[in-house]
Amino acid sequence: MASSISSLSSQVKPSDQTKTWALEAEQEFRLEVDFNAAVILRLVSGTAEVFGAELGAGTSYHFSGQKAAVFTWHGCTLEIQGQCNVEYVAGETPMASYLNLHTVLEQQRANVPLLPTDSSTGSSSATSFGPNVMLIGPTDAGKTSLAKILLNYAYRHGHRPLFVNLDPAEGSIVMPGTVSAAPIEHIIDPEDELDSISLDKTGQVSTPLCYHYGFPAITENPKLYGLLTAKLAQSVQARLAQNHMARRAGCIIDTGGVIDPAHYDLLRDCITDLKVNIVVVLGHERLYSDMQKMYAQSGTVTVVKLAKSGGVVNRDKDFMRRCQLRTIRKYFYGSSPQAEYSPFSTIAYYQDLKIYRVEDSIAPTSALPIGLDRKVSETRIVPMEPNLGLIHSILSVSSLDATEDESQLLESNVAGFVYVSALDEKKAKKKMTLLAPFPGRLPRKYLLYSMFNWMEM
Ligand SMILES: Nc1ncnc2c1ncn2[C@@H]1O[C@H](COP(=O)(O)OP(=O)(O)OP(=O)(O)O)[C@@H](O)[C@H]1O
Repeated sequence: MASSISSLSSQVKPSDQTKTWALEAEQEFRLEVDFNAAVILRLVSGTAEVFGAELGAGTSYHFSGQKAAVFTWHGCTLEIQGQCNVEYVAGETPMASYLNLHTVLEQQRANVPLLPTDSSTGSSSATSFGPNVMLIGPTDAGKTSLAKILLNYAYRHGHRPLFVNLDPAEGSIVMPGTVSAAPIEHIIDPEDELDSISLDKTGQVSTPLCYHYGFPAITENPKLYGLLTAKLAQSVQARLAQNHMARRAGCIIDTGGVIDPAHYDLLRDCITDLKVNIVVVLGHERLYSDMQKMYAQSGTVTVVKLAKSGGVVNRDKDFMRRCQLRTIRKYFYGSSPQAEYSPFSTIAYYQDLKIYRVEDSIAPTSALPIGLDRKVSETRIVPMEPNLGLIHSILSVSSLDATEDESQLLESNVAGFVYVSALDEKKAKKKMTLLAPFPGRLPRKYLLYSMFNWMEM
């Protein structure tokens, strides 16, 4: 097993200082903890929540490499042990407006009958669905945090909404470089990120509905991104069509900071394909105004503006990279340092694998010599010879069967991911060592290359 990917979790020492914080009603304690530091947080009295997930009295919550807020509706006392980078109490928060939004969503759910219109098939009329909410705004506007709050509040009211992640940078459900969707089957734990929703009760990963994009930014390949989000939306709609209660609970859709009007068509297509009925704009006046104009005549889409929380923190490249590495690590090792899983190692021969990558996009047509047209398609895949450069890469294992046409690769969902830990090209039969969260041979031979690799920092 590669030693470079062992656990790096930081610990709180018994000698670390403990501080007590008393919060009044509707105040929030904001904390930032470095990746190489850790704090333990305890609720001593009163009630409090972290992004909508209630804290248990006396329970120890561990935070490391996180920026978070502990909000109280009625007042509480907290105890913090360890070193925070930033810690303060804020009295001004947008939580009341976030709760109002949740109340509106609850009303929409209540308007959908508990039983499907046609109980023989389980189907119901096309208008019979709950709130499909898309959160848009610039990066670091608090979209993902609001998504967590809405999902946790819905769960606490007995609903199991679908979370749709259209932000490939974060890979918040399972892996960076993907777009994905998963139902909320448990509360998003106060100390966890959204990737915990793809973990079962024992902390082991299961792969949700997920499509391979391979890049961190939407702008890297908007055409491919549009193709994949359309495919994801189609699969989401197919699942919802079969499940009345899921349709009633609705979807919460997180997006990656699309604010450039040049990419509004991507937003518009996602809104149409995912049957979005509420667009929430966070922290961007122009985007709000443009969306309002776009949907002024729409009888189905409502655009609302909500304030960005003063607690939302800008995350630099280094912090984002570490967050991505943590998500990748969780996929292979499970969620908690206390009950850690080990990935399984498997040998695969080059001759048995087919690795593809999306064809490099080339210079825009305007930059080409006169008479030469743009020949490369951004949504075409090309075979890739395994080479030493693949080491430490994360490859998506396509669900496409070997008998199926490989042109379908990008449009097929991902069955899982493997990490390339070693390559051996000395022998006649060249081989690579792959790590996977499950034992046994690779279920499929088609692998897709992404720009993400995994080396602990
Ligand atoms: N009220 C708050 N107090 C402290 N930290 C917060 C608060 N709200 C959000 N954060 C933190 O700020 C960071 C950015 O927030 P978030 O991920 O929700 O933004 P985003 O709009 O989804 O960003 P991106 O589009 O880049 O994914 C996160 O680390 C989040 O935990």
